[in-house]
Amino acid sequence: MVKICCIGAGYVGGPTMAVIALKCPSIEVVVVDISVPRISAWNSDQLPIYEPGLDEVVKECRGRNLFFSTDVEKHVCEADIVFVSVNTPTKTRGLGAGKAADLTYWESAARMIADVSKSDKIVVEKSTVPVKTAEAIEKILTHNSKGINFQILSNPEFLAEGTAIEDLFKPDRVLIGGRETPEGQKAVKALKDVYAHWVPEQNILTTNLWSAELSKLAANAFLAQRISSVNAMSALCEATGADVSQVAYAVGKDTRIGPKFLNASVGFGGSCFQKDILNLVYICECNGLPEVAEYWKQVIKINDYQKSRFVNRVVSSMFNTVSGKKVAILGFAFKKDTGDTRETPAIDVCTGLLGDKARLSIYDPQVNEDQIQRDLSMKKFDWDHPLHLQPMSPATVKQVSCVWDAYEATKDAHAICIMTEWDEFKTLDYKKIYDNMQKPAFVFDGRNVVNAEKLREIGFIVYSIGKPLDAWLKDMPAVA
Ligand SMILES: NC(=O)C1=CN([C@@H]2O[C@H](COP(=O)(O)OP(=O)(O)OC[C@H]3O[C@@H](n4cnc5c(N)ncnc54)[C@H](O)[C@@H]3O)[C@@H](O)[C@H]2O)C=CC1
Ligand SMILES: O=C(O)[C@H]1O[C@H](OP(=O)(O)OP(=O)(O)OC[C@H]2O[C@@H](n3ccc(=O)[nH]c3=O)[C@H](O)[C@@H]2O)[C@H](O)[C@@H](O)[C@@H]1O
Repeated sequence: MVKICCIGAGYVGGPTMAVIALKCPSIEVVVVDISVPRISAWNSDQLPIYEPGLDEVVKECRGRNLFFSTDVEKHVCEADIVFVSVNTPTKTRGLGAGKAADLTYWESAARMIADVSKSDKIVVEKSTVPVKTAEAIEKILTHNSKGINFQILSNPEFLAEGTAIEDLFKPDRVLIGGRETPEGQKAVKALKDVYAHWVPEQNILTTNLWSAELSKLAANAFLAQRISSVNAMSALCEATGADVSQVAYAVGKDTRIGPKFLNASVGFGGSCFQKDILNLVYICECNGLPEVAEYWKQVIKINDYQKSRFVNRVVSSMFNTVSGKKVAILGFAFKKDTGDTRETPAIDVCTGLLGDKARLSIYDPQVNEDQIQRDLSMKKFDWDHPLHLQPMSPATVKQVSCVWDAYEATKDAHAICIMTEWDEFKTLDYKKIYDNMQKPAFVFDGRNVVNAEKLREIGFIVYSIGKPLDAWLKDMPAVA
């Protein structure tokens, strides 16, 4: 029986291994982590992450051929294939701070693999890493190998949160990069055989190591670039009276461009787009390619611009001040169907509004108050000015309350900001909400989920991203 061990029981390690276990009953899969609470949650009825369909998959194979454990060394030692799916955040200090990937967790995992291994192993990079990381990992493993043969493969993950199970069941492609030696190709085949249990062969791509590593960074950069492109257009739409949904639809009809991933929004969030682009920028700079670095940096700059443009729109529409006014924040997660708040645009928008002394009432169906308070009191890292860390004052955090109901959040509010496209926000009783709000009542829809015309009929003043402005907003001062 082939034994797989995955180091890192997070958003990627957990769902990915659960699906491998489900699709490959003949393989034993153990997911290990140093975090005791995380592993306890994976072994309980309350999984540590919210992901549609995940509960069912875990229930079907946990205890059969899927196990979660904190006994990292034992399971690594016993495995034939070791996936490494630890976090690779942006460095916050030292060389490359604010851009480069922090490989501390990866390096410590690699050293531990070298220490505890007693038999040959295939080590799979599942985390997103800088191109050429496999070379560094190879050095760590071979210098400490005691004669054991390690083959390193790059097998980046392309799942998106909220649709992880669907994406894993039917991936557009599985990418495996390996050394072009007979041993390297044998390892590639072994991993290919695992995925071949459910992924059609033509969807399993094999490349050299560096292409696989770089393709992951490239894919995220291209995806984020689409969002920044449509968001840049949304600003021009507001200025000219064009409608960004119509423009995106017309543009996306070109089969060379395609219709997906063209929804204008308050900005992209999530743990990876910004981190991976910063990483790409750093790699370009290190390789003497400042123009290429600058090109990709713009994707993040437009994203930052979109978030501050949104805050400015809210404040300027409400007589240029939100001081002391209650603003309801609907949605805090970085997208629907996840409880993940990493790099969510809601943090920047809330921080901006708090800076203007607003009182916030926040509701998200999957994010609890502790998480929101933690996110809002976190120091924000300014990647252009790494020394400018701006801590939130405890007084500011007191201006925030978190509630478990959209109606409660909006009661007596002057304005509503929709930050996440949760389905339930489309079908709220907006008449009831309007009746319980201060007047004039504003809706700032950062995800274009509400029917603006219907809300205007009720009496709301509505701002939708990239849509023709209603008369009220046109009369307000221009937004920077
Ligand atoms: N979140 C996502 O949707 C996607 C993430 N990725 C990449 O996958 C990697 C993992 O991301 P997430 O799962 O979101 O991170 P995460 O933070 O949810 O999980 C990482 C886990 O690794 C554990 N860990 C760290 N060092 C360890 C060690 N030495 N031994 C054992 N456990 C250790 C941590 O305790 C944590 O539970 C990152 O490189 C990310 O860029 C790739 C595709 C999608
Ligand atoms: O490497 C990763 O971590 C993953 O990053 C993204 O997945 P994820 O961040 O989970 O979610 P997305 O659906 O890509 O959304 C990212 C952000 O972009 C926003 N978005 C997305 C699409 C769109 O048209 N407009 C838009 O504003 C979302 O609301 C969200 O804030 C990629 O889609 C995955 O392929 C990749 O594996």
